[in-house]
Amino acid sequence: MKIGVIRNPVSGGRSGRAQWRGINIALATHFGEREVRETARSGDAARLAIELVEAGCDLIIAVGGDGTIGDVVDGLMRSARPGTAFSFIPTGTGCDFARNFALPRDPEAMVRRIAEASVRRIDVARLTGPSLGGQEEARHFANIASVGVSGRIVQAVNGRGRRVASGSLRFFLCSVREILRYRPETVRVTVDGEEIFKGPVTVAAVANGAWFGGGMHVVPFADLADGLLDIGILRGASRMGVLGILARLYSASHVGHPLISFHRGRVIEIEPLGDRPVSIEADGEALAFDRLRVGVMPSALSLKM
Ligand SMILES: Nc1ncnc2c1ncn2[C@@H]1O[C@H](COP(=O)(O)OP(=O)(O)OP(=O)(O)O)[C@@H](O)[C@H]1O
Repeated sequence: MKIGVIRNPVSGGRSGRAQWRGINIALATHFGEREVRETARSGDAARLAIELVEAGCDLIIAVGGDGTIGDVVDGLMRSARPGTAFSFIPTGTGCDFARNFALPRDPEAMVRRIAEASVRRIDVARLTGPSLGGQEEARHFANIASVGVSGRIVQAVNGRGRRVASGSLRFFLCSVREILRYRPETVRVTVDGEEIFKGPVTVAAVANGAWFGGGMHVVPFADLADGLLDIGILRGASRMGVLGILARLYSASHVGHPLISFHRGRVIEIEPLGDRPVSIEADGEALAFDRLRVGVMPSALSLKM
């Protein structure tokens, strides 16, 4: 089996770097020869995935955070062999996609698990639409894409000050700050062509996986392999109201809150109705789309995990 490894050397900061030594040793033990490529900037991981598939790799292992995992999945879906097996080793700040799996923390146990796992199929989400530049574009993601204050939070988390706080604490502090600054955006949400909501939203999250924001169990019913997407909508609320809900997201105790609803379907569209552009993120990376139109690709990813 020919193995390709795509590593983001900056994911997870100092702790991510510290983990790499152990991961690399474990990869050598369990897989022997492998091709390791490192990303240098945004978009690299998708390009490297396409190149490694072209080079004949049968398994691509992403080592990085949610952004890197999403990028590699995007590259695989665009590649000549989208059915190429995929694994990941989470070393990121948020590691939200990894929360959908009960993964060992120890690098040796993690790599052994990948080596011994059989391949199973999970869904991939595909975002399409005009980018802010106006041209039609597509981007695949593995976990969650969202509109609203979460888009601003992602920009803040990925911005300066990573040393001041990291991991879930950083997500939490950025969330509080951005919620205090946020004015809800007016949108229309349709699920499989049917309008299910129109009005101001604080966050609308289209989910393949169930966690985002460094441990927020935001769409807890989402299932990676059900052939469907879930959406959680938090309507426009007062800043204090949103802060109260924020604390409940970690334990999923926001379910049943009168301002929150959940829906499920195959194609979900969130269209801005106001004159301000909406902030969009997917897998923890800000995206320059002017609306969110997401379709599910059932069983598209061959996950070895
Ligand atoms: N060599 C590099 N130097 C600087 N930035 C990079 C490099 N390679 C990739 N990037 C950037 O890293 C970001 C992705 O980081 P990634 O998601 O893997 O880690 P993270 O942000 O620490 O974790 P998480 O998304 O789980 O919170 C992308 O925005 C990408 O542009």
